[in-house]
Amino acid sequence: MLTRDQAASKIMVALDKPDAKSALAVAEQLQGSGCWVKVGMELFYAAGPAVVKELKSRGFRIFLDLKMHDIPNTVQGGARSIARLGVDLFNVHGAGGLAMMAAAAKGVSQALETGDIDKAPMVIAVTQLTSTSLQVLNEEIGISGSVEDAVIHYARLAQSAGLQGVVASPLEVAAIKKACGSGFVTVTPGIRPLGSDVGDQTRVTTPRDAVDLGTDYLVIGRPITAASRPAEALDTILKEMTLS
Ligand SMILES: O=c1ccn([C@@H]2O[C@H](COP(=O)(O)O)[C@@H](O)[C@H]2O)c(=O)[nH]1
Repeated sequence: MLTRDQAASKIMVALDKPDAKSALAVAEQLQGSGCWVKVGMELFYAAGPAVVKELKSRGFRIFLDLKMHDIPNTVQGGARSIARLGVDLFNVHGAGGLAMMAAAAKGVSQALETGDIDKAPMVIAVTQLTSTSLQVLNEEIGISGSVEDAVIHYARLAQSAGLQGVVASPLEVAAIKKACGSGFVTVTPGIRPLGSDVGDQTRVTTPRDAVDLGTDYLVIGRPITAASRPAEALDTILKEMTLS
């Protein structure tokens, strides 16, 4: 059973907001809870490195979710720059392939070697987006077989490239751990407390089921950030995660 502190340190709240002001207003309500925050495309493209530094100065651990997907040289440079921001975790797309993922790891090593940072951020790969259904995978993306097979394929590739983990649905965590070992980190969006709107997500579980399925980190956005009282929404989720 998890303590409240252990549960909070597994939660990454997705601050998908259009500007620094509204993101920091939510962050303020989460301050001291022990949770991480996730800065994604919407916030980073609007507010840039400054909002990352501000959140860091407020004591949050940060997942920078920009899902890089480009040629290896570009990703290596991007990873070097991201590492210098002092984030704790960032990601690339597994679909970029082995050389691209290895280039991300190399960019981080370069930032360490030049002394720009003293601790390397974790680098993980997106396997299949949690909004992707079997039908979309097979008919639109053009990958045959099950979602789990596609996820495991990218997880193994990410591990071969020297990355520390993957983004996937909690539904795939057991298979990932079986394929890549228990220490290979799983970061799982697609979290929906009972009764909350699933929206554009497809492969979802409740927070409690995600914990029981063995995930390392739960990425939760709208169920917390769209609530009228985000701190209370987080509190309810933490209670569910810690119930024996
Ligand atoms: O496969 C993925 C990868 C990333 N995400 C991101 O997680 C959050 C989820 O937010 P909710 O509001 O809880 O749906 C969002 O920032 C996504 O960009 C994902 O959902 N699935």
